[in-house]
Amino acid sequence: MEKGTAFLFAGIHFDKKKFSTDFSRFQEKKENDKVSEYLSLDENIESEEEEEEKEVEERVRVKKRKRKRKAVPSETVEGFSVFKSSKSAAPVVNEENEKLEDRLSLEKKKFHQQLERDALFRKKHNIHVSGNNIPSPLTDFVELSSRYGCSAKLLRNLAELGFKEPTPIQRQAIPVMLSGRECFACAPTGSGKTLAFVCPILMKLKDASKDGIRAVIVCPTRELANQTTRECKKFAEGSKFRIKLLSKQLVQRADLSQFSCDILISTPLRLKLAVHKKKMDLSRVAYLVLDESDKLFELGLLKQIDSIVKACSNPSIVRSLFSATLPDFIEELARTIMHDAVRVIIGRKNTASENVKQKLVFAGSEEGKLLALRQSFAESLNPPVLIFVQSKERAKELYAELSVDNIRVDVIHADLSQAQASSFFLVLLGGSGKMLEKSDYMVGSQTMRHNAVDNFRAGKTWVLIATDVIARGMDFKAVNCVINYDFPDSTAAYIHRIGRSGRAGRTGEAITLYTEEDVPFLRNIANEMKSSGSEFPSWALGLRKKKWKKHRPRRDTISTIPQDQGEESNHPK
Ligand SMILES: Nc1ncnc2c1ncn2[C@@H]1O[C@H](COP(=O)(O)OP(=O)(O)OP(=O)(O)O)[C@@H](O)[C@H]1O
Repeated sequence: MEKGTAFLFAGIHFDKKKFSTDFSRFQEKKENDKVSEYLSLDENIESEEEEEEKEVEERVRVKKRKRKRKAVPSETVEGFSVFKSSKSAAPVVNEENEKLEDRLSLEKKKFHQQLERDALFRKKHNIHVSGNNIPSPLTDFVELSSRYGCSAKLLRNLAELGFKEPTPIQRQAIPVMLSGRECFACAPTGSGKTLAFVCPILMKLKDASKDGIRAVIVCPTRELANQTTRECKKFAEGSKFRIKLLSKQLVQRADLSQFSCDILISTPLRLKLAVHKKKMDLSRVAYLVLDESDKLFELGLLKQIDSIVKACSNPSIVRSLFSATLPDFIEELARTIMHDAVRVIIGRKNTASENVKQKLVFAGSEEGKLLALRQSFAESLNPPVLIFVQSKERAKELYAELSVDNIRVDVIHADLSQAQASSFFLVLLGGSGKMLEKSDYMVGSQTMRHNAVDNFRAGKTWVLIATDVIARGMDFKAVNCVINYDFPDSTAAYIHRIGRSGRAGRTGEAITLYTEEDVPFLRNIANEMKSSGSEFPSWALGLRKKKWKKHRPRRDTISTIPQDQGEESNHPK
């Protein structure tokens, strides 16, 4: 063991029973055919193992020789032949015992070496873990098959999606969940948490079955539930798994007591309704994931989550919590429902993505904000751009302003109805002189709130104005810039909003406009900027510490359009 890392393992004793999972991995390696591929990747480990085998054999040979030498005089002493028979049996027993001892000490040595390799590997990938008996992180996706018997289909799907290497959260959370352990995970925005929980579920479920509802993923918003369903289906492509979104239509069925599927994805409210009003049976759920768990544990959703957790009554259920932000009090709350969970943190807990270059801009007033936005769009508009405001009313106001600027802009907020979303988009495109065919944005006969999301994804919309309804989890590829037109109401909201950019290793930009009333909260944002490596205004760190409780001040109207004209405009009511 190298001197520099020896301290990591001080006081560790090998407990074969306790570490049976890891122990069996060493045993399995020789038996498993698939392993050859993995082992060939790691020649060093192989040659070490061969050497160790030789070492044991050599030790046994030396001990044998020593025993022989000792045994010779006793045989030559006359009159002691009476002990000969009992003494002649002893070396065999001793030899067996010594062999066993040597094997155990070799396994202990191997185990410590593996621990050392894991620690170095975790350090390299910024993976921090706590908990008992934590499985080794994945070195690559091939290990999913060599260590855990992953199907070739799933590996092929990952390769086809262009996933070459697991991300740090995938490296650690996947083995944790595959070992049947509960997982409490915090990793930056855009770092691949979805696959980190979907992959082990697909692998554990093995094949499709009609045996009730087998896994449940809860997401805080409909948009995110939609997206997660789509991602799950991509990962499971070519399999017979039944992956279902608990849609409005589904929940309207009279009775859901016989409903079954392999993975069910839902928002908390719908799932609670399905359980309590439509008798949906969650008693056979073997895997429960709470995505964006800190949001789900907020007061508004906590009751619903509580009743879902209770309805998932299978005693051997494995629960997992994932988010980019996990405040300490959520951890404490989570501990009350989890048993023997492994905590996996990537980088520093509750920090913004390092891939996003962050800026703070003083805009003076509401007019100043609009002016700054228009000016920046006039100088260079590098779509896709996502703009966050603090309320749906302000989203409508800003939309009305920008839609006359010949920019392809759209809006999304919690109470935008389906019909409004479509007619709104038509008017908008008419305004910009680039009318699209209705079929371009209609999804079959359904026009959904997520049209705005789909159009933004497809590049039909350049600028999307949004409330925090899409601040969490939504994966828009290559958003170049996030603009916090209204200052976020919490540090977590800031981290999630700006995390819509700089995803999957790409870089992005985030601009936060602020006015006098936001100044007391600047310190927290400057801190975030500092810890995620962006340039930050050092004076802001000197501001007084202020407890941040939902900062949503009354702001002057955005609208510069006279009231009567505004009423004529077609923005959603
Ligand atoms: N191993 C991988 N290699 C390459 N791309 C990946 C890999 N895993 C995930 N991705 C891609 O990274 C992007 C972000 O993944 P995902 O949405 O799961 O992030 P997240 O951590 O859940 O983010 P958020 O905290 O915002 O919810 C997605 O586009 C996904 O397809």
